[in-house]
Amino acid sequence: MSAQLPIEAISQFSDLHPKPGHIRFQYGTAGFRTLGSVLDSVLFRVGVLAALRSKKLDGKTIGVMVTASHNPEPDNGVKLVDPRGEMLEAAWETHATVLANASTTPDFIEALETLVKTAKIDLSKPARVVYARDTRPSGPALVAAFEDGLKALDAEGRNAGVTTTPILHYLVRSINTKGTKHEYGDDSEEGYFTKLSGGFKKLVSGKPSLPPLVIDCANGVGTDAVTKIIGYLGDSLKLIPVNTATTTPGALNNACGADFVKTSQKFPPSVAPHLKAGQRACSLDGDADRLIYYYLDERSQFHMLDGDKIAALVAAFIVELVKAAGLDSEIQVGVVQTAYANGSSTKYLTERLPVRCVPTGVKHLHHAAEHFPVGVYFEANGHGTVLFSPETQEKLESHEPSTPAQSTALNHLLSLTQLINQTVGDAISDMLLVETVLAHKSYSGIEWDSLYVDLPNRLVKVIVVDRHAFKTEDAERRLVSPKGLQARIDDLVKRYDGGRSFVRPSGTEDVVRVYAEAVIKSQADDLAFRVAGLVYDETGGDPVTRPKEFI
Ligand SMILES: CC(=O)N[C@H]1[C@@H](OP(=O)(O)O)O[C@H](CO)[C@@H](O)[C@@H]1O
Ligand SMILES: [Mg+2]
Repeated sequence: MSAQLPIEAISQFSDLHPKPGHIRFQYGTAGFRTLGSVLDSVLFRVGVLAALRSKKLDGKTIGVMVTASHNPEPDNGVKLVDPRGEMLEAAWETHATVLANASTTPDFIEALETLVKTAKIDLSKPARVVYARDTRPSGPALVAAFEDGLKALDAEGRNAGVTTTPILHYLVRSINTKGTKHEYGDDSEEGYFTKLSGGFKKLVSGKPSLPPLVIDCANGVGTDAVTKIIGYLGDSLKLIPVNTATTTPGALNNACGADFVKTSQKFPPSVAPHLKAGQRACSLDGDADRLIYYYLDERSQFHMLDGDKIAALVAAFIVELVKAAGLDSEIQVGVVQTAYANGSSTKYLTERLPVRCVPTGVKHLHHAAEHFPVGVYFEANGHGTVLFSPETQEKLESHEPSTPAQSTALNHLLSLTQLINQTVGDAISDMLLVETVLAHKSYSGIEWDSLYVDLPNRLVKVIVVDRHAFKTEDAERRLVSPKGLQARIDDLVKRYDGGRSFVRPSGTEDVVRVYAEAVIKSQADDLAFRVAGLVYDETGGDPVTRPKEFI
């Protein structure tokens, strides 16, 4: 390892991007995420880190996405994508946090030297990075700071411009598999749209077309992708985009988008003019990796079809296709959920196929799903995808069907592997997947919704003195500390028909989350506020500031 860090270039650039003294940055579940106005130094340092990560992996291309997803417009963030299009390896999350928190340029350089030594990075290797941003106003300046990081290490950068998080993941995997037998797709936006829409068109060919779908773009970067895919879909699916104001200040995720629908359990007011009885609609989040569906029934009642409902719809469909293709003894379909999955969805799925529960956060779901020949994973909030293992992919490609019906099912499965963005949850790909199943089953929102009936539930945030005092086990479903608290929760839960409740510290906010469900809505609320009150009182909450709704 002869090459050295270009200390002088790094110092000069680093001095242009000083760290704000008072802030401690943390690379969390969603990368670095906070107010866009304080992220300049972080972006510069992430540029340097991405270059080093690429060198460590022999010059493979690393991805960097500048986004704060469903957060309010003034926020921004950044996350790294590993060569197969997956989230950054956990050990490097720690390196990222260390580098972001070095107080001065000399401290930063010292931290870099330590990293190069401990991670055994060969600095003579090339560095390649592809990057993109969403539509936030703070994006361009942050990208410029990031580019200074690439320049400091003389890394090769490819600017993918303003695009969705899933497209960036797609590009990373396509670039790194180019020319190999596992080539993921052409490494361009056009390649992405052609691949997805091509799979979709084959799947719905000959099926009666569905009524148009209203699609809420959250006034974010999904707008651009939706506009483009409309051109590729032709007559195969009619989309009605709403909330497409990407340049209106303050509009991003404001009273719209997937997170708004999921957390407030109502449709965005801006969608109302398009929603007549029976009309189905969906909402993307600000970087287009989450998707929530909904519809109005004939009495104009709102019904939400969340990530759990998507998982149930899609998993059952794939199981049927695998069976119809004559592959059910060889290819097992499994589902991965978190504790936030509605109890009714877990029951519905467990009666039909293997289901695993893992801790919150897409990377846990993704890794668990990789253990199934076909792994379906969705968070209740609408973030998820389907993974086909390399062995499954090969089986599908080499299987000799014995009947025309088997051949049709096999072709459908192969088209699904095209339509589904397997690198990460992708709202546009997931939307096409849902539409495929609805078309095959001739389902409207009503039939889909009736697969199972959601248990009423309630999510409550509790501000506590120290959320790090909360430790969990059993995929976050039980508390091991503070001592004795779980037994008290168990006692409360026993009193409610169909009661379930769990408590865990958030990984993205300084709060503890309480989830509760029960057979009746008022009981779910009651249980949630009782558990919240218990958590607050037992962990030193100030009686003066105790929220009024806690029981
Ligand atoms: C209850 C809930 O929705 N939690 C979200 C939220 O995590 P918390 O650790 O609960 O703050 O943000 C994560 C990242 O976006 C997402 O993966 C997760 O599902
Ligand atoms: Mg998102």
